[in-house]
Amino acid sequence: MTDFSKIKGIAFDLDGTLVDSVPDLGAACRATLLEMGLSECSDAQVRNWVGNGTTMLMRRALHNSLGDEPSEIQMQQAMPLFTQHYETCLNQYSQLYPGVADVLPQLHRQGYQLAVVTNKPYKFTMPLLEFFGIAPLFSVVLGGDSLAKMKPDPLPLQHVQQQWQLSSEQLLMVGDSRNDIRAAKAAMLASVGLTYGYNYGEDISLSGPDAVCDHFEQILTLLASK
Ligand SMILES: O=C(O)COP(=O)(O)O
Ligand SMILES: [Mg+2]
Repeated sequence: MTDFSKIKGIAFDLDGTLVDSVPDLGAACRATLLEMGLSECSDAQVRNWVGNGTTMLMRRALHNSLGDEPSEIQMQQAMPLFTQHYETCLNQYSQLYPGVADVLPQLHRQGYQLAVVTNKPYKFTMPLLEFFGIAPLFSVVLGGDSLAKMKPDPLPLQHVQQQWQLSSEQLLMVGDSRNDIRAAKAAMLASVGLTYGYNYGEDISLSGPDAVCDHFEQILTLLASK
């Protein structure tokens, strides 16, 4: 079993890890497709399209409706519409996953440094964290557009590591997607894979995280097992 006793900082993914955001992402996708006169999509489909940021999400939604790659003009038409719709419904139906509201403050009290490393654009990330009252717990928040590269590139995790002056043994990545686990491996960090989120319909254990959790609260047990 991986030894988590050296961990001093934890980077959390957002969508599918802290927040179940598909109901609002789905609504924004559907409103965009409707305005473009295209056929709609279901939340079940959107679950499998989340993971590489909202531009890729919209690209996948357009591809599904068009039956082909969207043109750049269609993408340029879609993105401002998506932004407008998602800004309106951002926290309408989205919810923190069970345990998140209790566990994050506990980890903070225990002295862990906490970060959010998401592929969601920063402009949607901060309002969500603020809405759920968890923003003050994080000393670093990186959106998918905060740096030159997003997960699965290791850059955002390396940035967090540098900010906190931690060795690779001291930083842990917690996420629901193969992008999180790949980013962690590329940055030589340990990772925890959560099974309840979004991962292209794929079992997260196939990505080889150091531990797999079905519930957010299990992170406390993992960190306490020395
Ligand atoms: O916006 C996305 O596609 C995914 O966001 P995440 O990295 O927080 O899961
Ligand atoms: Mg995720």
